Formats: sequence, C-alpha cells, structure tokens
Amino acid sequence: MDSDHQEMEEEMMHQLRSKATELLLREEFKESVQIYSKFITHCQEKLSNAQQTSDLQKLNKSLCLAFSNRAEGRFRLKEYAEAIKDCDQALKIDDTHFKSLVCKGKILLNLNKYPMAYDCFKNASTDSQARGFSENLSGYLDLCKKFEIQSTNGVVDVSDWVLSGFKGKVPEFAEYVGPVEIKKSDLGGRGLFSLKNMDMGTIVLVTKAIATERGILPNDEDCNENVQLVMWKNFISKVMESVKRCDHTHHLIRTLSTGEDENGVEVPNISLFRPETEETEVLNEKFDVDKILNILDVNSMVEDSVSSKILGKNSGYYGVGLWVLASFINHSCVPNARRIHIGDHVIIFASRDVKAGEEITFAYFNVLSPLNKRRETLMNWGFSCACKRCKFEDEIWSRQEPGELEVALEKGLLDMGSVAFRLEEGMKKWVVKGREKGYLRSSFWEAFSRAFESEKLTKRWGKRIPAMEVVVDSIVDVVGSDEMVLKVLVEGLKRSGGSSVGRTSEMERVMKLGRGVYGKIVKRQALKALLELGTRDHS
Ligand SMILES: C[S@@+](CC[C@H](N)C(=O)[O-])C[C@H]1O[C@@H](n2cnc3c(N)ncnc32)[C@H](O)[C@@H]1O
Repeated sequence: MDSDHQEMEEEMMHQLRSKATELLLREEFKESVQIYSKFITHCQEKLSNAQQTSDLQKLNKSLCLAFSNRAEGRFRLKEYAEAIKDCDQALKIDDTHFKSLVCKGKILLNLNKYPMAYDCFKNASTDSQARGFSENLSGYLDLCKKFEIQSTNGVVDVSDWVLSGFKGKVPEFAEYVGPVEIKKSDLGGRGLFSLKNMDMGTIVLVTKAIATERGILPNDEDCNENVQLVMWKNFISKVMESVKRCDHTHHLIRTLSTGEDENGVEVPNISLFRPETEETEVLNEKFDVDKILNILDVNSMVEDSVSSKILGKNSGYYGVGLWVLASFINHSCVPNARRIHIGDHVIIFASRDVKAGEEITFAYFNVLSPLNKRRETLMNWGFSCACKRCKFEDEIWSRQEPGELEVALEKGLLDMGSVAFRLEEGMKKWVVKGREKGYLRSSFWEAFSRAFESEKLTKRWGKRIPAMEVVVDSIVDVVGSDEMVLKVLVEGLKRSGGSSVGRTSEMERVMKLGRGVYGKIVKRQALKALLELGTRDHS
C-alpha cells in the first residue's frame, strides 16, 4: 500500500473514531454504535494485515477502546447481550481494561448477576484509573453486596424513603424469588404456589417490569380514555422493543398465557426466573406480534391503588406494566397476597398467613363487593372466577334474598345498617357458619363500613349487628388485609378514644392489618406514617 493511501486510510479511521466518540458524548447512542461498528471492521481488517509489533499494539489498543465504547452505547440502548459481548472482546485484548470492567459490571448489575458484577467492579478498583473515576466504584461494590443479600433473603426496607416524605431517588431493589413454585392450578392454567409457611407481610417476590408506561389522567372522562389509549400504545411499543432487543426477555414473555388453551399450557420451571440462574441461549424463537399482543392483554397490570395513591404519587396517576413472574399469580376473591409498586418494581407479599402448598393469589380488582358486581367486573377480564368464595356464593345466591340485598346495597334502597342486619339474619337462616360468614361479610362490606362510620346508623343498628372488630377479623381471615377495611378501623380508633387498655389492643389490630396492607417493607414508625397517609388519602 502506498503511503498516500495509508495516510488517507488513517485519516478516515481518525474521523470515524472522533465522530463515534462525539456521538457517544452527545448521548446519540444508536448512531455512535453504528460508527463504532464501521471503525471496528476497519480496525480488524488492518490488524489482519499488520506486520510490525508497534502497529499491532497501536491497533489493538484502538480496537479495545472501540469495543469498550460500543459496549457503553449498547448498554445505554439496553442491548445488554450485545454490550456484554463487546466488553468481553475488549477484555480479551486487555483483561484489566478499566472502562470495560466497569461497563461489564454495570450491565451485569442490570441483569441481576450481583456476584459477577461485584467481581468486575472489584477488578476495576485495583486499577490506577479507579482513583480519578467520576462514578463511585465503592458505591457500586456496596450495591452489589446489598443486592446479593436482598436477592437471597428478600428483605426490603423503604422506611427512610417513606419517613422523608418520598423525597429523593425512588429506591431500587434486587430481584427476589421467595420459596415458591409454578404448578397447575385449580383456578385455571398455572399458578404460583408457596413451598413454605409464610406469615402476614412476608415478601414473596420482588421483580422489575419488562416495560412500564405512566402518566397523570385528566379529569374529563373522554380525554381520560384517549390518554389511556395513547399510554397503552406506548406501553406496547416499549414491550416490543424489549423483546426485539433481548432473546431472554422474549423467551420469558412467551411462557405467559395468551388466554387460549389454559389447560394445555406448559409449566415453566421457577428457576428460569431466579436471578442467580445462568441464562441459556434461546435462539430464533418466532417473533409473533399477535401472540405478544394477546399475552399483554391477559397479563399487563395496572399499578394498584395503594401504590398509586400513597407512595409519593399524585391523584389521577395511572401506570401500566408487565411483570413476568408476577403474571403467573391468579386472581382470587379469597386472596392471600397483595402487591405494591415502587418505581419499576412490584413487590408481592402475603396479606395473611399462608401455609406451605397454598396457591398465592391476589385480587385483580376490589373483592369487597357482592357476587354479581364482581362478575360484572370480571367481564372486562374475560374469565369467570373459579375461586371457592365464588362457588359458595353462587349457591347462596340461588336463593332470592342475597340478590335482593345486593340490589338494595347498590341502589341504596335500604339504609346500610339495615342491609348489614338483614345479611346477619339471613346467614342464620341459610346456616352459614365459620369462615363462610367472612365471605358474605366481605361481599357486603360497604354496608357494614357505612353503618360503622355513621353515628346515626351505629346508634340505630349497633346492638343488632356484630361489633366492628368481629366483622373486620372475620373478613381479614378470609380476604386478607385490605386498605378500605384498615381505613374504617383507623377512623374508628380515632373516634372511640376508649380506655387505654382497649386502645392498645385496637392499635395492635391496626398495626397488624397495616402489615398485611403494606407488607414488611417498612419498620414500625414508617408503617404508622403510611397508615396516617392511607386514611387521609382515602377519605
Ligand atoms: C395473569 S394470568 C394468571 C396466570 C395464568 N393462570 C397462567 O396459566 O399463565 C390471568 C389468567 O389466568 C386465569 N385466571 C386467573 N385467575 C383466575 C380465577 N380466579 N379463576 C379462573 N381463571 C383465572 C384467567 O384465564 C386469566 O385470564
């Protein structure tokens, strides 16, 4: 090659490298990655023809840096698998390359590979460049350790964030999969089952969304619908992007139900979802848009009311997302778990004591409502509920009176104390006993709550219907803790004043219920703050 040609080529490589770096700094990652790819191809060609050791060294150095920078660009584009490959290429040239070690650490942290990420940051920290590094390496090392512990014991504590009034960065969590397995469920398709006894508030799993879309909904109903539609479209695009970017995400999403042939579906092994599991390479799974749309239809979740109304968010807030493992949890009108959304994570926890072998379920909607109302709501979900409460109530509703009471409740035909009283009398006649009383009291909770909240109704019906504590305990025993029940209890406690002995036990009941509503994510003081916010917000 003549020297003119060589000079021209060197100039062209110099231009490419400068442009790619400039684009990276300007955070135009897609374009930067494209130009780095061109540069890398040229560099590799030159390398294969290079003879002199000094040329080889110079080219290898440039190539190493280019791989490392392309990895950074791909990392920022969330193309994690490709970004890791680039880091490995750079580290093959120089196994102590500082930038590549840090970048690989950050990618592994995002992929929930905490011990491997720790090793990368540890190796990087021994490099002389570590001292001048703007990002805090020891912070990353601490985070890896913290997440590793969290991913094994499932302990999450957001007390400081709650007590600060939700100021600062929204907490981040490690992925955690508790003692659970996926099995066929009597409710429909597959479900998540507990392998151990868990007490109220115990965290079952913590998992990050594949994608979310959030916004504030306007008050106007028509506008509101349009905004929701746009958000839904954006959400779908985000999911599709994630699927295209990552084969593993695609593979996980494809394990979810499309709503068809629920009984013929495969039961995936829970280890597929554990953060410590090595990802097996899944190649060439067909990208089927219709299938993914069906999956999103069945499995997307709207962020629930407690999280959206209380945890530092505005009213009118609306969030939709896809959390893959949580999507295996079936609905039940006798749920034993609840969810709370913080940032992109969903935390699932027991809302009452759960026995080993029990299916973990949560309520997809408000189950403190009567049978026909629940059925109406379920029409939007496209399935009919096969839970034991629905089966039991189906039989009870075959009599005339429960249906009439439901209409009276809905249309306000009777005063609410009267509805509660008639229900209690009816339960004697229909020989409803034990926990099943809790089913029906849950169905007519609105009548009870309004009777307990009104001085006039309490005066009139107080002696003829069971005490608030009795009703609350029987409801919590079957449907777990619920924020609406909690609110009535807290308000009652505030109203009553009562003797200090009585107050202590009532306070304990409130705190226990609070544990079931918020889970073990906060210590006592922060739980009290949440209880205060919860009652203010729902009033
Ligand atoms: C988010 S998925 C839950 C996991 C699903 N069973 C699976 O196998 O992937 C929701 C679907 O599960 C089924 N399902 C959930 N709860 C149910 C219930 N209580 N009764 C009947 N089917 C239920 C319905 O088909 C529903 O569309």
